[in-house]
Amino acid sequence: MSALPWPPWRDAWPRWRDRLLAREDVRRWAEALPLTRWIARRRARQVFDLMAGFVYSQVLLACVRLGVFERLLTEGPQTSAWLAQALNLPSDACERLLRAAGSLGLLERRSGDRHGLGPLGLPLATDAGLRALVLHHAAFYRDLDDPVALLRGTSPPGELARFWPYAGQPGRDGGAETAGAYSALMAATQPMVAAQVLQAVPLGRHRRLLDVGGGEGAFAEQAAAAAPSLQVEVFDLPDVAARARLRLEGAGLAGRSRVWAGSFLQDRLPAGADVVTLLRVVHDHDDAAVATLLRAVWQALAPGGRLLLAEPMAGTPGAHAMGDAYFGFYLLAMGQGRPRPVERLEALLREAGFQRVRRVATRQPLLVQVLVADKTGSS
Ligand SMILES: CC(C)=CCC/C(C)=C/CC/C(C)=C/C=C/C(C)=C/C=C/C=C(C)/C=C/C=C(C)/C=C/C=C(C)/C=C/CC(C)(C)O
Ligand SMILES: C[S@@+](CC[C@H](N)C(=O)[O-])C[C@H]1O[C@@H](n2cnc3c(N)ncnc32)[C@H](O)[C@@H]1O
Repeated sequence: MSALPWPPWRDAWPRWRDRLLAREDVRRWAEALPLTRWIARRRARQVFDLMAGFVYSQVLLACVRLGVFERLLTEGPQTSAWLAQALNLPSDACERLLRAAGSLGLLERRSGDRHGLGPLGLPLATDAGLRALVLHHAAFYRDLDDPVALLRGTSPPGELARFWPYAGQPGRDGGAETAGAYSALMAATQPMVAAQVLQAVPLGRHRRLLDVGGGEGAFAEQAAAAAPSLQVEVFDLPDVAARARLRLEGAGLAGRSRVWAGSFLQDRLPAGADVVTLLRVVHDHDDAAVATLLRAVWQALAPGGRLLLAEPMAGTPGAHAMGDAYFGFYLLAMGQGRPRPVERLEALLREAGFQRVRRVATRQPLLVQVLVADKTGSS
C-alpha cells in the first residue's frame, strides 16, 4: 500500500504552533495558565527523561548486577541496613540506590521502613531474560559513546559487531565461544517471545516445524512441549546447531527433533516442513539477504504450508521508540539490518512468492509482532 501524498495544509497547524511556542513570553503564559500548565510540566518532564535516560539505565544496571530484585523476591521486603549488608554496600550508598530505584518504580517503600519490589521491579525479578538484556546493554552503550560517528560510519566496528559475527561476515558464527555467548542470550530471552508466539498461533494442527535461524533450540523445545505430536527441526550456523543438538537431546527430544547446520544465504533449507518459523531473524539482515532467505523458505515449505515471521517491528502502535530508536540504533551498532514496519515485511513476503499474508495480534506487541504467510502453490 503506497502512502498518500502529504497535503501542504497539514503542515499549517504545526508550523503555527512551533512559531508560537518558540516565543519566550508564550511559553511563560503556557506555564502559568491552569489549562496549559499540566502540558508544560509534562513536556519538561519528558525532555528531562530523555536527557536522564542513561542515568536511569545505570540505576537499573546497578540493581541487576547486585541481584537486588531476586533477593527481594525470595527474601521479601527488607530494611536498608539488611540490604546494605547483603549487597556489601556502605549504608549511605545503599540508601541512595534504594531511593533512586524507588523513584523509578523499581522498588517501593513498605511498612517498617522496608523496601520491596515496585511495579517495574517485579518483571525484572521474575524474568532472567530481562536481567540478561540489562547486563548485555553495557556493551551496547559503549558502542553508542559517539552516536554521530556511528551514524556517519566513521567509528570502527564495536562490541556488538564482535558479539554478532554474522553481521558483517555473512554465514559466520565466530566459533564455539562467540556463538555460545550470543546463543545463550537469545535462549535466555526466548521464553518471553515464545509465549507470545505460541499464544497467538497455536501449532497443534501442524506435523513438522522447521525453525530457521532457530538458535540453540529454545523455541523448538517450547513448541514441542506445546504441541505434543509436532516434529521439530532447527536450522542454524554450525556452532549454534551443535548447541541445539545438545539442548534438544538433553530435553528428551532426540526422537522428535532434527538439527541442520548451514547458512540460509548459501545452502538449501531442508524441504518438507508444513510450518517454518523465523523468530528475530529477518531484522538482522539487509533487504537483499532477506529476499534470499524468504525465497529459500518458500522453496523449502511443503505446498499448503505456512511461514510464521515474528519479531519486534517498526511503527508498532504504542511502542514506536522500541522499533525506530532502540532497534534502529542497536542494529546500526551491530553493523547490518533494520527494524521494518509490518507493511514492508508484507511486501517482502509477497515478492518471495507467499500468497496470503496476514497479521496476528500478540498480547505484548512491544516484544514481538507476528505475520503468517501461506504457500498455496507447489514448489
Ligand atoms: C492484581 C492487581 C491488583 C493489579 C493488576 C495490575 C496489572 C494488570 C498489572 C500488569 C502486570 C503485568 C502483567 C506486567 C507485565 C510486564 C511485562 C510483560 C513487562 C515486559 C517488559 C519487557 C521488556 C522491557 C522487553 C525488553 C526487550 C528488549 C530490550 C529486547 C532486546 C532484544 C535484543 C537486544 C535482541 C537482539 C537480537 C538481534 C541481534 C536484534 O536479532
Ligand atoms: C537474533 S538470533 C535469533 C535466534 C532465535 N530465533 C531466537 O529468537 O532466539 C539470529 C539467529 O540467526 C542465525 N543466523 C544468522 N545468519 C545465519 C545464516 N546465514 N544461516 C543460518 N543461520 C543464521 C544466528 O546464528 C542466530 O542463531
